[in-house]
Amino acid sequence: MIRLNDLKISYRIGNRVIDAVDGVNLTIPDRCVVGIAGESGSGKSTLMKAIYGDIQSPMYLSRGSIDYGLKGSDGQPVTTANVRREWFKSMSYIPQSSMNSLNPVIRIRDQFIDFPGADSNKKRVLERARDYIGKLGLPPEALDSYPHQLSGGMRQRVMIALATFFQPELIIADEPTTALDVVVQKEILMLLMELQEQMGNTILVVSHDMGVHYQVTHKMLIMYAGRVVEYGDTDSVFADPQHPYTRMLIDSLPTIGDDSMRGVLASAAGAGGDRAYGVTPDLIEVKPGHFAARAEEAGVSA
Ligand SMILES: Nc1ncnc2c1ncn2[C@@H]1O[C@H](COP(=O)(O)OP(=O)(O)OP(=O)(O)O)[C@@H](O)[C@H]1O
Repeated sequence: MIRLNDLKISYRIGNRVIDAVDGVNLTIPDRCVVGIAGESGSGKSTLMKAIYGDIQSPMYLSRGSIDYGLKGSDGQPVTTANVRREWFKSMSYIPQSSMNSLNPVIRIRDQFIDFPGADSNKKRVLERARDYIGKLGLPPEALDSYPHQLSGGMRQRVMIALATFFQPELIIADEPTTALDVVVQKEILMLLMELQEQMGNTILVVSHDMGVHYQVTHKMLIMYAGRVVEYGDTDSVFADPQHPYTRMLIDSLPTIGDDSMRGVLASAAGAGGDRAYGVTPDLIEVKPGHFAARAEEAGVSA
């Protein structure tokens, strides 16, 4: 179980401070797929990076803490201070545009060999990698290729293979299917979910596609202007959304995989400056396990 305690993450740019994530309090159960949605710039990537422990200047932790509920490879509890030691082993991160994050001048096989925490016996790593990528729908020759020789979907499968190679307990996937065509998007997400079922781990997945969230997540977390405005079981959030921004996202639900509404949603919600809704720091439990910021407190009459 991961517990976020009053988390506030900011960026310092010269004399200016941007509070990108503020007052986040929530618990993520084990073996859970949590979908994160929200307007552009609402702090989703910042929150994901903070959970991953990738807090580097100009980003900093202004307040709060994270309890990972995990034991590291040395048997000690994982904390924000030592979380980096657990990268790839206990937790891994699939960043935005990750299929372009593969080093272009290194063959895929060497990306597995050079992987932090990999076995020092290269032959053994390669045998395991060849076997593993086969299970993930990649031909064995992919291992001998350079990234540019593979399609976008294949590169994304390689990224997923790298991120899941050590069966981490937590995987953070930040828009893992952006820039892929609709059919490949669905295949990649289904692959990730199959792996989650097999490994029994927790996945946090950021996506703008509410159809995807409805299909694959157990819990939904909705962000707006740096705050979590709603968090609960996906069925409950979709059946009875409480915050007006959540309602707008659900009402605008496009056909699964259809990206055409993304820009519309972002601008309707006031991305880029104007805020359609006020934000409150506290979530209220509207029914067991379903938390939301109240609409009237958020400055909007429901
Ligand atoms: N490196 C940075 N330096 C300064 N400000 C930043 C930096 N990265 C993000 N921010 C600011 O933090 C806020 C949250 O950004 P973040 O990238 O977390 O949002 P997001 O919800 O992931 O957006 P998107 O859906 O567009 O990826 C925004 O106001 C953004 O401008």
